[in-house]
Amino acid sequence: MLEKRRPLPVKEAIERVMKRVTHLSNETVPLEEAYGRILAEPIRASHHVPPFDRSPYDGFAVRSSDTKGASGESRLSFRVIDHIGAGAVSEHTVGEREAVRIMTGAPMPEGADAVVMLEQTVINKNTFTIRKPFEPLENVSLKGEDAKEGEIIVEAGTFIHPGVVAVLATFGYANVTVAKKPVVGLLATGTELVDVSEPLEPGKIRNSNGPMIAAQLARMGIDCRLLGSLPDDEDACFELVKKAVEECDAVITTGGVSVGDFDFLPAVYARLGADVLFNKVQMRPGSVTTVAHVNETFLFGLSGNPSACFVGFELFARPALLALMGNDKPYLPYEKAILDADFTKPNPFNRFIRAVYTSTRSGARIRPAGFNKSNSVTSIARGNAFIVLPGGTRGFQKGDEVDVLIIGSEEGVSSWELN
Ligand SMILES: Nc1nc2c(c(=O)[nH]1)N[C@H]1C(S)=C(S)[C@@H](COP(=O)(O)OP(=O)(O)OC[C@H]3O[C@@H](n4cnc5c(N)ncnc54)[C@H](O)[C@@H]3O)O[C@H]1N2
Ligand code: MOO
Ligand SMILES: [Mg+2]
Repeated sequence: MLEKRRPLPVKEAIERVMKRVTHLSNETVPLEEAYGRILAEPIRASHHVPPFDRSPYDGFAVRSSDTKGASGESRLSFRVIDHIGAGAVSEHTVGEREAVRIMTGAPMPEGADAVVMLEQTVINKNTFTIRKPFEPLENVSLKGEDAKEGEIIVEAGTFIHPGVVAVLATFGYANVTVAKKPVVGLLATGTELVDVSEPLEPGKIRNSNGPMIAAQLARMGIDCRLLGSLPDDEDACFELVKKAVEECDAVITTGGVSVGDFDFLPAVYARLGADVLFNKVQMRPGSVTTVAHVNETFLFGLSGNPSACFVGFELFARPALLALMGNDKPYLPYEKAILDADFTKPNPFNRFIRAVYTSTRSGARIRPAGFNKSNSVTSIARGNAFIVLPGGTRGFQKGDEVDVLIIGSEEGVSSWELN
């Protein structure tokens, strides 16, 4: 008699996984390698930004008090006593009706408290005139207006995107403390599998899940150890997974998690003494997704069906692997969109339908990306999002507003508020 699997609600299944996450240790990398990593320590401003009062324009630094009364009828004249570009510091103090010709980014000279843009002047040799008065600090970029020394600019746990790289460089972080990347082993199981370069034979198919998962990992900045593919052989699977568990923070397998006579992953988990967090989820596709945990290592048993495999990775492996690195936004970002197709047949399970998300002038729309079955590979290629249809007794009609998960973004969100 087959063991009856108890399908867990998706939310609970994700929670079970996330509860097992412990942070990996940190390492230091040169700034050039920091993009895509997770910041392990907050970035604190090591100085004010800007570090000095500076000119935001190419023009002339003057004393605002000297500009009082300037008008079109009564232009006021200034004498240029120095000329500086960004990087230079004037040694002059600006006196009455004097000016320093100054370029964008150069520090304000002593005495001056306003900048006249080049376009606001009429220049004549070493002098220029203006036709309007300037307020104190007009056109001055103030020391510390962007960041104050000591302020935390970016919190630990943040994905290092190009803007974060800019801040790291600003504050002199030539080396950056980041979370170590998880070591992830990847194994495809299935006697039917042949490699991408091999010809098809009767009963065989090419292993698409392996390369797909490797690419899903690469998109998250995580490399994987390719453990190749194995036939449906319990002992061979057990030996390989056992070895991988010792070396990896997570082992991802595809296939062999259902109830078939050649689905050996459940037996492998049992022989490993792994704690199976769940082996059935209230979702389609990917209902047989299994997650287990042994000796601090995650075992993600993804379904062999390509769409189910893809969804299982994005819903469970992705947030867990990001959270292992301390990423504070491990969940796929989500949106609302108007459905462009009918799903009238109610389904007791939540559905994650591979879909095409487009934003239009009248709002976001979403349509299925094609053949909508667990075993579809083409809809994964055509889609950029999931339509999330909550399970229950109702169907969904064209025109309904639905939740959408966006796939492939650099940054996620810290939690979901989905229906
Ligand atoms: N009696 C039942 N049968 C099935 C159930 C069930 O509950 N009762 N669940 C179905 C569901 S849902 C899914 S999903 C699949 C899951 O199967 P497995 O995870 O055990 O995967 P396999 O049996 O190994 O393969 C399924 C399918 O996927 C193809 N496959 C496998 N690996 C790859 C790969 N690397 N690249 C491309 N395609 C792959 C494989 O050839 C099979 O066609 O079980 C249902 N059955
Ligand atoms: O696990 Mo299956 O993917 O529900 O289709
Ligand atoms: Mg199977």
